[in-house]
Amino acid sequence: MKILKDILYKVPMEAVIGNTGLTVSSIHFDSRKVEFNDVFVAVKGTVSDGHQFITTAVNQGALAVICQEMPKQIVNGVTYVQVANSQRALAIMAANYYDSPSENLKLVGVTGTNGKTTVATLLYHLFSKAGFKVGLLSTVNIMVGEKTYAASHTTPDSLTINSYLKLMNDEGVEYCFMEVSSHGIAQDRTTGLKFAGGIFTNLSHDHLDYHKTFAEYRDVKKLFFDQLPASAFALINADDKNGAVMLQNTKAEKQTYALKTYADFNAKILENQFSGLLLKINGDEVWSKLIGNFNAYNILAIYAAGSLLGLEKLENLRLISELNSVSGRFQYVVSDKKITAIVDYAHTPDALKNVLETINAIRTKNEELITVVGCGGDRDKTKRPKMGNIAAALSSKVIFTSDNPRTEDPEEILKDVEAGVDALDFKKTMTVVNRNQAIKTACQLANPNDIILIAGKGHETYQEVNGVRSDFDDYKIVNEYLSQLEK
Ligand SMILES: CC(=O)N[C@H]1[C@@H](OP(=O)(O)OP(=O)(O)OC[C@H]2O[C@@H](n3ccc(=O)[nH]c3=O)[C@H](O)[C@@H]2O)O[C@H](CO)[C@@H](O)[C@@H]1O[C@H](C)C(=O)N[C@@H](C)C(=O)N[C@H](CCC(=O)O)C(=O)O
Ligand SMILES: Nc1ncnc2c1ncn2[C@@H]1O[C@H](COP(=O)(O)OP(=O)(O)OP(=O)(O)O)[C@@H](O)[C@H]1O
Ligand SMILES: N[C@H](CCC[C@H](N)C(=O)O)C(=O)O
Ligand SMILES: [Mg+2]
Repeated sequence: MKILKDILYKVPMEAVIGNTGLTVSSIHFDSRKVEFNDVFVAVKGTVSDGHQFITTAVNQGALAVICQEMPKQIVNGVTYVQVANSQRALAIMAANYYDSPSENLKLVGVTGTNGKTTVATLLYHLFSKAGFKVGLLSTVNIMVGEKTYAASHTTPDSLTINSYLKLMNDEGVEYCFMEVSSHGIAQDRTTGLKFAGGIFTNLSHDHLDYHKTFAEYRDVKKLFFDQLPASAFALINADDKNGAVMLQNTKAEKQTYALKTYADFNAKILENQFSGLLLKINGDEVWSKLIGNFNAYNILAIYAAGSLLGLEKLENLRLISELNSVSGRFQYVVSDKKITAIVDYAHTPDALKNVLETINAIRTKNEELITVVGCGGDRDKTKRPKMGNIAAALSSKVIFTSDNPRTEDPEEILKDVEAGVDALDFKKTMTVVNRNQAIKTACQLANPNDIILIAGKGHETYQEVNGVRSDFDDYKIVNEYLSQLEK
């Protein structure tokens, strides 16, 4: 129970009808969840407009309504507050409602096209190993100390974020690492949070269905750094051509990391093998169990963040060498017949290119690389031909297959993917719509020492078709086929 006026602290209000001194129970932005004495926040969404559900919310017992346009019908006893931006108001209200939990721990946000889950999760493990109680908000899961909760989004809505941060406060969590997606920034899910630091991994093609242009996508990411306070650090990858853009207007302390250019934190790859990476970071050598050039960036980013957050240098390096790869990110198994299967969450052109180049750099010429890949439905269509092109160009054989078709026709998605394949590479490709069958085919085609890459779904344990999620786990399935076929 809270007083409405207190929940509205710092929310710029344009008009008020009724009394803000009343006591309310919970805040909701979905009318279907509203109960007696709640506050309903009407948000204009991408599919529908929450303002259409104000009457329903009031009928269900809402005591207060926050909206961008006052409804025509005003109900006696209900308080209506008009704001310029309901989503922003919701985020500020969420922080107020949960007593500003981000201020009671050190919150670090990780943004960029690829590597957010990897960097945030590695930081969670690094600080846990260093003896701290740590929180994590990621695509894969939410962690409050040792307790695991299911994640529905990469960056959840502001009410969910603040409720978990509050739980972290209650459990004595000192550091929280969270992924900050472009959708999250654009929809004000992170507004009102106090960050101690922001990390930029990289920027490449993704989500152009939602942001329309690359410049808009970039500027949304930049907004996160623009909003950091002066007390925070803004740590960016200086090798990425958009890294400097992120720092243009930030008040935070500017920090850089890079492998190719001069930066505050520098690394060099000394060895890059299937067993891991040997890196020289600011003059010191460290072995990591993580594989591939792109992981050198991720490791350097966590080393830099660890150092900026006060970890002592040698302890930082020692703990980094103990870290394991993140679930569904270059997760591999070697079968009895020496076939290697790698499951990786690469679902953008850049991630797919990186992971294929990493495998090609490590494998010898007579080993084949068989790639199983597709693209999700109801998401950016322009990445499909690019991913088709990259997969075919950088593999010995490719099996195009369904990812999460969602509400789209899987065969149509696959046509978009195939359309990007160069004529000369076409003979290397085939299409098997059913993902389970595609993985089986890859296992049947593989000879000893060959490598199978299954890309796109990583840690996911379901496949979504027409709104229904059925059990599906790439890693489990490939393990089963490899052991069956080798009997
Ligand atoms: C495109 C997108 O981001 N959509 C998010 C958005 O929903 P929306 O704008 O479509 O909402 P809507 O259906 O139009 O409804 C508008 C409002 O009316 C309300 N409503 C609706 C129906 C009703 O009966 N009553 C009612 O009150 C809704 O609760 C909502 O407040 O706001 C919702 C609440 O926060 C999110 O759950 C939803 O995420 C959807 C499920 C989604 O798939 N999002 C993906 C694209 C996403 O956010 N991905 C990023 C990761 C990207 C990356 O990896 O880089 C993420 O951070 O997870
Ligand atoms: N620093 C990096 N640069 C480029 N590619 C990377 C990097 N780190 C990881 N990848 C690739 O991108 C894939 C996704 O990595 P990760 O899950 O860490 O990214 P993400 O940013 O969290 O993705 P999402 O947008 O789905 O949340 C990995 O499986 C790997 O193929
Ligand atoms: N966070 C990403 C995940 C994509 C994963 C891929 N398996 C798919 O379903 O498209 C997105 O929402 O675009
Ligand atoms: Mg992620």
